[in-house]
Amino acid sequence: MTVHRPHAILLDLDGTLIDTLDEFEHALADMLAGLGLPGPDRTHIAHTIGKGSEHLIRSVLTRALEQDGRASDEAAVQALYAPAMEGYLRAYEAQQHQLARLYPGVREGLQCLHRKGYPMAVVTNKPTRLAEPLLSATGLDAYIAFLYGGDSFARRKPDPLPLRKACERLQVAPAQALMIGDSANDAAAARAAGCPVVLMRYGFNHGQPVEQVPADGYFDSIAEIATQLPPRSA
Ligand SMILES: O=C(O)COP(=O)(O)O
Ligand SMILES: [Mg+2]
Repeated sequence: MTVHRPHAILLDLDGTLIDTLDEFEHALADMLAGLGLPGPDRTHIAHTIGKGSEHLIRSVLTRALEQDGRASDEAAVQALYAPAMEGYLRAYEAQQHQLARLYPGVREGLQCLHRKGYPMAVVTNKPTRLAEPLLSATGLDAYIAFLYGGDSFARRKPDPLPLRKACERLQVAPAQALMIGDSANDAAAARAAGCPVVLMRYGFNHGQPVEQVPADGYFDSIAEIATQLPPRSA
């Protein structure tokens, strides 16, 4: 790996640690049914995950209104936005994460990094109220010092602010942290923060091949990254 000896690790959530496509699909289907709109498209969801819930809800509403032959301009979407977001959050929370699946190598990888002494934080665009219970339900919270969600600060990824805040709290300079993500959004945030970044090949990346995104490395498993890193030096 081209990234040597980080002092801390920042982790993306959806598409990096956890395959949440099923739970996104289920919650969105529930939300759309509640509004009397046609169901979501799985591929469209997979390509839209990663930019936060506001973006996802607006994009899914636009598509559903179009499919229903209704006006789908900004005003039409805005008129449904508040009840849609409320229905979505309620449906997402009600699932209690039974549909969430860890990607292979995630648990072992985080265990290994933890054993090697790396402090770790999750920096996701998912709302904190959905992200924190997801981390606990999967047991990954045991390895994570804290989580910042898409609503933790005034700006979210691709803005560097959440990564900078996480580095501050971990007491490392951004250049000494390693961001592990799955998307161009993660890479852009990391680059702007001055933080090395590696990307997982199995994630969502807005539907694009991840190796087209400039990064310091591409991996198939977090366990593989963990094996390659030496024990954290003081
Ligand atoms: O868009 C989301 O809700 C999740 O995005 P993440 O990839 O930053 O976890
Ligand atoms: Mg992601």
